[in-house]
Amino acid sequence: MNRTIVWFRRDLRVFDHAPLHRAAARGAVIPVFVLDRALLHHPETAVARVAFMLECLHALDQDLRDRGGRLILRSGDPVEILPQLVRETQAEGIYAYIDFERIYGRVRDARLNRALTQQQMKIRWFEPAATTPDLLPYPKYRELWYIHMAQEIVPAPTRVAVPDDIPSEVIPSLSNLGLIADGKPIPPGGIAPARALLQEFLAEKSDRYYWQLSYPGAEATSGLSPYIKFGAISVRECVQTTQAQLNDAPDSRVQRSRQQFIARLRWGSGFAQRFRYMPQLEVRSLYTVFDEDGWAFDEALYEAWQQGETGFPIVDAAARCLQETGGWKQLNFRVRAIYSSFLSNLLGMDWRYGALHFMRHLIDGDCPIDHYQWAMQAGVTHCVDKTWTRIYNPEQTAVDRCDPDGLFIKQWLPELAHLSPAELGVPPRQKDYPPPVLSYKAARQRRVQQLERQRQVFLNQDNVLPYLARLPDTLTPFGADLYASEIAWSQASPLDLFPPPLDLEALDLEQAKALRTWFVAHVDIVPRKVPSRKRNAKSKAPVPADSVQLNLLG
Ligand SMILES: Cc1cc2nc3c(=O)[nH]c(=O)nc-3n(C[C@H](O)[C@H](O)[C@H](O)COP(=O)(O)OP(=O)(O)OC[C@H]3O[C@@H](n4cnc5c(N)ncnc54)[C@H](O)[C@@H]3O)c2cc1C
Repeated sequence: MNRTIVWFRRDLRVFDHAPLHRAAARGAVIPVFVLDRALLHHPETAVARVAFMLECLHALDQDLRDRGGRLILRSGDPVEILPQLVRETQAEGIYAYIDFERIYGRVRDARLNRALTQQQMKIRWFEPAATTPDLLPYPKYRELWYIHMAQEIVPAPTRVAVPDDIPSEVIPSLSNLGLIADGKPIPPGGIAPARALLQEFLAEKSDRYYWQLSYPGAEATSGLSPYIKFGAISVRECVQTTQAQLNDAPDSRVQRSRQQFIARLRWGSGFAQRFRYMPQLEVRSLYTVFDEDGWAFDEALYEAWQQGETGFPIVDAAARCLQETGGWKQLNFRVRAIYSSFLSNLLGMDWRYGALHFMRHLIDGDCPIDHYQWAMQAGVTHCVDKTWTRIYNPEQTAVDRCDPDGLFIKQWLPELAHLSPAELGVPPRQKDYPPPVLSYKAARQRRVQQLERQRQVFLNQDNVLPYLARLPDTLTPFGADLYASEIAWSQASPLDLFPPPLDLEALDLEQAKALRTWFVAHVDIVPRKVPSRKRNAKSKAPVPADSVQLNLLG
């Protein structure tokens, strides 16, 4: 009987999983997950995210057991473990999805390819949905995304025959891994809770999502992000379930929300594709000019920002929420944006320090989304259109448009519970709350002037290629000097990547134009007028008459 190893990575599911489906159709399967020390001890590892991943591994093991199989767990360097497993099990080869979340994984997979070739062993890489090796202009990628999302979901195999004689380690606890839990509540893992969240979202939130997704107090978003990050549910399943249930809904509010939800799922895929083209985005600003001046760094202010002691209530509430919950369900896009913009724009600190802190706490921490969002909020991904300067006002504007009843702020800053929403928009002066660490107006002006000066360099250039950051010579992850981590891999040689990045030096003008569409696409962000506020009986937060997606600027 044929034997195929299926290597699970961030695709911890049995549904819509082409490598598993194909392997099961060929014969016996060895479904393996490798606990990789370099990832467990990367500077950006969040203990809570590892805890959630362990939950997902338990759920995956159960789903395999329900089909007559089980998960085989091994610990160590996949480059050694996998060839060893091929030998030990006499498997014909390995099936796995391509992954390009971060540089480490691409270095590892290039090393694995070499090791397998040297030992005459085979690996078949599967293209995940919503990604492509080809350099497409962004509008074409959008089309491709919808094509992939419409493709039939790969059914879970009815039977997964795992040979009896293959030993497995037990799924460990955090402490077995040398990690100490930091008290964040961990969501249940696997596809069943993900499907339940999706159903709850479609049934209870889809009439208000578009209008309320910026209000953390309204809890209007799906909470699916940790599940999507680990692939416990496929994005295609989220899209098709949403379309099946909402496409014919007569309510225009539901239709608007449906479009918005699907667009956001698409954004997530788009960030991953950007990283596929340019893995340097993990460690560098898109355009070199933004790093050339150097960034400010003040340890005390960084600490104040991390601990929620800036004197700006919305920022401090975000800080404490992140540390206590890991952001799941509570720290929505808008609050993340305000919190991040404060560090990089108003305090003038390198966005990488912020991205690092987020990744060390977020349960849904996903390198391409997190790092690209950080860079975007810092204004270092756009060279042409200055409306992309996102210096969020953390004062009354933020309270009015994000937390109008002050629910979120008061939840995380009980010392301010006695203040009215209008008082939360001005840095409050009271004994048990810190004074503001900066003047918003002055800090904003400084940043606007700096960005305008930096952008002069290439304001009207059609060809952005010469200005794009290249992969640095050393691939040491940012933050390795701050936190004990396993980074020996980054000192080895050669350091090639799989899948390979775009070779920027080899692009012709047409290709350069195609790449440009990923980074300078113009989006109309002029907000529509908000005539009056209506209250939605179901929710805790007010619903504006229309959406204001990017209206905290200024
Ligand atoms: C500075 C910053 C850092 C961020 N870091 C992460 C991160 O590490 N991981 C992460 O999943 N999201 C990140 N986001 C995006 C966004 O805040 C989260 O995806 C969202 O809050 C997750 O909650 P949800 O699943 O309930 O969202 P929903 O609104 O229900 O969205 C459904 C899914 O769409 C995708 N999505 C939603 N909003 C965005 C967005 N703005 N950009 C890209 N994809 C999106 C996610 O996969 C999300 O799970 C970040 C945003 C900012 C501003």
